[in-house]
Amino acid sequence: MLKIDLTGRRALVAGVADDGGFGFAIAKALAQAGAKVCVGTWPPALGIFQTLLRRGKMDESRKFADGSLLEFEKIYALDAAFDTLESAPAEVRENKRYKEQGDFSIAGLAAQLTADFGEQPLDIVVHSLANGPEVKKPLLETSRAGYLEAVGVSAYSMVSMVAKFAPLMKKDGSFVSLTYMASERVIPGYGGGMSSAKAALESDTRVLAYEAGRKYGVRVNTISAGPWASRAASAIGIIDAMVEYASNNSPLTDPMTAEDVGNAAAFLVSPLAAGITGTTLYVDKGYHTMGKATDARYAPPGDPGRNA
Ligand SMILES: NC(=O)c1ccc[n+]([C@@H]2O[C@H](COP(=O)([O-])OP(=O)(O)OC[C@H]3O[C@@H](n4cnc5c(N)ncnc54)[C@H](O)[C@@H]3O)[C@@H](O)[C@H]2O)c1
Repeated sequence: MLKIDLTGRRALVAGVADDGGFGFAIAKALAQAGAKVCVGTWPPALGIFQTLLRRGKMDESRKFADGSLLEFEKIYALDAAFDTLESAPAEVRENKRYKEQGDFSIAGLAAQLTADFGEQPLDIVVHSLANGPEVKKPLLETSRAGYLEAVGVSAYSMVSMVAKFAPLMKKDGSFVSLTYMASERVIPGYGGGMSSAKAALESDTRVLAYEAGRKYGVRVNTISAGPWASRAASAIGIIDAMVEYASNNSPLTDPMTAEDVGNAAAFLVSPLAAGITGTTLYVDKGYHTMGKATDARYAPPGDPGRNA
């Protein structure tokens, strides 16, 4: 039988701090396919994440069909805003949530992975993180600092991760990131330069696929996911309406799940996708194909998808 088999592979999933987002769902799918999974967690969220895990608060979501639990091989502190520890300002390095965490930069994580697991410790890297401090502001009202932070944390971090992690990957290694359709269509409410960051991330996916493909033989893809009420998305303030709208207006009206995204990511990083790189893969129940809402006001009588 043809199956997704990641046995003997190690994945790093950057951007897991609870069990409600895509990072967690991807980590679970990769583990289910046999991979060992390490995660990178933002230092301000690390303490609470470890406490919730220790107290068993995530046991239900960690459970596989056979009753066993998802285990993380190692949890690392990672702030993807910083390429090296030296580039972090003193007030960050001395902050109480950071100072006990060692080198939380992208380069620091690369060094720790090598120290923990030896040369070429990785096969799979998942970038499932984003942050736009002014996401609630329209682009017209976004400050330069807010815009640059959104692009730096949400897009440049992927460039930096490919630069620092690709040399640590075995041949046939694979990167995947998470993007959103606001990169290419206007989504009012997704502001602060986050739409710009996702456009950069998708463009960089193509260029990184070429450059890192030629240099290291790795693949680089991104998944354009439909709206999902994760912690990060809930901060935008309109996520429930976006989920409902997408479900009402997509070819497939069952709401998209994080598991849909996890399964697609497991395929993309697996040998079954060996011919796929530089791609933006939509996992959105087909919403991206639509050019018109299906409310009765807009859809003609007899339209098979017409909503009441
Ligand atoms: N939820 C959606 O509707 C949706 C849709 C399409 C794409 N996405 C993308 O999916 C990815 C995962 O987001 P999610 O919605 O699952 O939410 P999430 O809250 O589970 O994940 C976001 C993670 O980013 C981490 N993070 C923020 N700043 C960081 C930094 N500087 N360094 C390291 N980590 C940092 C947060 O701690 C959090 O764990 C993001 O790239 C997001 O833009 C989300």
